[in-house]
Amino acid sequence: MGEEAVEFSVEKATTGCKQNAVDVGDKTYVIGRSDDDSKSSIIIKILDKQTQTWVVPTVLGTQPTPTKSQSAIPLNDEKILIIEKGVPLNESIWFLEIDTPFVKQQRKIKGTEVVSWSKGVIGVGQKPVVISGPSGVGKGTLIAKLMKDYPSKFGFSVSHTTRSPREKEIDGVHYHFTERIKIDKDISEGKFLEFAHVHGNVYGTSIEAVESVTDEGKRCILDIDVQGARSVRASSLEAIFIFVCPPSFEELEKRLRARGTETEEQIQKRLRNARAELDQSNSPGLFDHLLVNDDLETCYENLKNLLALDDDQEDSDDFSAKDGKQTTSYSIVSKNDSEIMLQSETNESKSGAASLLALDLSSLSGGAPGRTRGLKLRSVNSF
Ligand SMILES: Nc1ncnc2c1ncn2[C@@H]1O[C@H](COP(=O)(O)OP(=O)(O)OP(=O)(O)O)[C@@H](O)[C@H]1O
Ligand SMILES: Nc1nc2c(ncn2[C@@H]2O[C@H](COP(=O)(O)O)[C@@H](O)[C@H]2O)c(=O)[nH]1
Repeated sequence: MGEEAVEFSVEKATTGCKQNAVDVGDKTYVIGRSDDDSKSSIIIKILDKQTQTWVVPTVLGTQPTPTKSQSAIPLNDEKILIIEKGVPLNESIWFLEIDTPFVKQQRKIKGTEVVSWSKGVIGVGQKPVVISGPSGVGKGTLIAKLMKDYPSKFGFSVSHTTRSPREKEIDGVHYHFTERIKIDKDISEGKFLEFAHVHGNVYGTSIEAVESVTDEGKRCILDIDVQGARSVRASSLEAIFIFVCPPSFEELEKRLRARGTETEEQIQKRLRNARAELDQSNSPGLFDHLLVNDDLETCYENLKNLLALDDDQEDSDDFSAKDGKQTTSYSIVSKNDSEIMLQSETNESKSGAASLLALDLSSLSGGAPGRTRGLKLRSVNSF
């Protein structure tokens, strides 16, 4: 696979720094802090037990903040569960994906061994929202309203594009403006969740763009074309897909012209592409909701209703948000098919935290390149 064989023995692996060695199939995954304490990073090394060779994989995703120690257990052939100690419970549950479909795909792209972090979210969490529709229909206008009204709730996934900035567009805010050679390299290195050639330029959503929003605890909004929506549908990012339609093709053309940002040639190209996009809005299984943007305020109200409907499914978990904020240290003590028992290492009466917790993994969803949702926790009475 092209990795360097690392000179690294099991003895070396288990001394010198706090780490866990987890066996999955023919491999041992060693997860620990860097030996160099000044560099706060988590190191991962993989031992192929048959060939006795070590590999340092490419590690994708945002890693947990390294803590003094962790507890780790394989869930199946695809994932290792890691509980970081000494941090709030809702910051402590992580998955190291070692052979999920996303990891397999990235391994193929990169030609190296790959693992990926995915943070665990207690409860269903909020699915990202993909908004598609033809150029000029008003996607950006609707998203801007949402971000202005709910700045702490929604975060915009800032795409990369090779097109030139418009007059009022700011690099890093509206787009990351980039060069073709750079985006091609980043795509080949697996840094993108999706990308597409749109109206003669390359546009793409980096994994980092989505993760930086979710890491702020906000709901991620993606403004992408129909090809991008298709790619996200096929990825492990579970999202809500909304297609915004114009009231008529004439009105779409009017808006595009009135915006005054494109040349006549570009307008013609965007209108041609709009017909194709409108044709695909009814593709089976692609979009969850269609919104007509006739009167802007009405459409915005409908969008808010759609998102609020989805919110109703949130936080049905009996484990309260307050419990999740408790800082404590849990160790994994046992595992069965669907539950993992976690034992508190701190004094229950002092910390107020439950001494024994059952972590239910039966309804997990999502995963790298996003978060792993659907974790359920319940306190278990100890005798
Ligand atoms: N409901 C509406 N009625 C009238 N004009 C609208 C409406 N919604 C948006 N507009 C206007 O239409 C133009 C295009 O809107 P906007 O830039 O938000 O489209 P978009 O879908 O984001 O386009 P693109 O895909 O090219 O980024 C803007 O000038 C905007 O002010
Ligand atoms: N597949 C993707 N499409 C994207 C992305 N970011 C924006 N877009 C779409 O491009 C067109 C044109 O946008 P404009 O800003 O040049 O007018 C529009 O339909 C956007 O939805 C992306 O990351 N991926």
